[in-house]
Amino acid sequence: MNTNLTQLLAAAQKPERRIIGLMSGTSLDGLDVALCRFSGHGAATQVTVEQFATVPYSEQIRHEIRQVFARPQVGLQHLTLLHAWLGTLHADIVLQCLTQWQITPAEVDAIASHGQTVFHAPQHQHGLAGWPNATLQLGDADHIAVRTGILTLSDFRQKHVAAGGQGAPLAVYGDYLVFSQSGEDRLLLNLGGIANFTYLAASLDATEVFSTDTGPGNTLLDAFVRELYPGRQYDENGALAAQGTVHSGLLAELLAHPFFAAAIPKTTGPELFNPAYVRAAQQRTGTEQLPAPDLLATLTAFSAAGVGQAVRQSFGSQRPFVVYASGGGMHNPTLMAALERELPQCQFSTTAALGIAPDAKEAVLFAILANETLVGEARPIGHGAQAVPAVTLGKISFPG
Ligand SMILES: Nc1ncnc2c1ncn2[C@@H]1O[C@H](COP(=O)(O)OP(=O)(O)OP(=O)(O)O)[C@@H](O)[C@H]1O
Ligand SMILES: CC(=O)N[C@H]1[C@@H]2OC[C@@H](O2)[C@@H](O)[C@@H]1O[C@H](C)C(=O)O
Repeated sequence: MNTNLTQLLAAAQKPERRIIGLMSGTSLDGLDVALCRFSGHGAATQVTVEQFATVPYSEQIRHEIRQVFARPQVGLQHLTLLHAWLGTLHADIVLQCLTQWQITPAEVDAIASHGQTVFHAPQHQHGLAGWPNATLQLGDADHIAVRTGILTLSDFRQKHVAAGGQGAPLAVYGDYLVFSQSGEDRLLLNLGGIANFTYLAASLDATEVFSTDTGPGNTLLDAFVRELYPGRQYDENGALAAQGTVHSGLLAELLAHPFFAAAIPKTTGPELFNPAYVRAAQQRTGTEQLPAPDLLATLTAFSAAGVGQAVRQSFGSQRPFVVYASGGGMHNPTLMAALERELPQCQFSTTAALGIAPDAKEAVLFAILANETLVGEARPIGHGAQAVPAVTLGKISFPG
């Protein structure tokens, strides 16, 4: 047998394994690296985050990604080069983290690499008749496997699409396994560039579980902060938006897009929610001259309102949940206060209360998906239109 397969079997049969989860999200702030230790699989999954780091992207890295990020037309050469370049970059970041953590590659069983989403194209968003759901993540995993010497699983979204999904959100698979708790109706709310939540039923009934994007999280805020306050990357602690006043007319216009009324689950990205989307709404409402803090206050309210709308659409306005937040937006108190106003029936916490650092959660998620692909099995989650494909996810790249 090929020694790669022998090693794969050995990794799958170990009682415990170490998997590094890698996530580079839509905010382009950096690569999240989570070194996780697993035992078990499925509902018996036990995961401990041994180490976590966000390795920030330099301005040059951000610049190179932005040449293609969420753009319908790009240079094909640049796209091709990025695929290899990001694979190498991510491998080097892993090696750098391992050195810092004093762990050798041989002590790691697998890497689970999400890659960099550069274009997300669910059918409802591209609207092209006869064309499928599609999504594209860059950072080729053969480069990661060869450079680190570690078995690498990657490209988790393609099989979701192949099996009938939109390629996102994938959080549902990991959230269900790790965060379900009998007796507590939970929402796992991730406030990344795009916001999404997973519903976990108090009954532990897998058929009730689903996950959906809700609209922008930080992506529009970040884009306008960069534009209006050169040198800044985001609205630190929500301080700028806190000085402004929400413009209700613009907010209503921003919320008028059919995405917000579309059936759940749904997915979106900066291909739709980008500065041009906001400018068009400003033109329609005659708010082009809105002072910067008011615009940021309105965009903060917009992100919160998207979450509120999706929760009400799913459950009405009365049902109390414990909301466990994660993602960079949870560090924005203005956004969190707006969310609490949107969901007054809910109690707010973070995934830290569940043993997973909120900034690490998405990277851990991909490690969980890899663990399932190595040792778990496909299982049905959700029902009817909310069912997610019953598949295990990710492609396998061997180091040799
Ligand atoms: N102290 C803070 N105050 C306000 N916002 C913050 C703070 N810290 C982080 N953020 C926000 O969080 C963002 C990064 O979030 P995160 O890393 O969860 O995004 P991501 O993983 O790229 O997104 P996605 O989940 O959509 O892929 C920053 O760009 C910023 O908008
Ligand atoms: C296509 C893509 O990369 N989508 C991301 C993005 O970031 C948040 C939201 O949009 C979510 O749908 C998804 O990531 C998480 C990890 C998910 O799939 O659950």
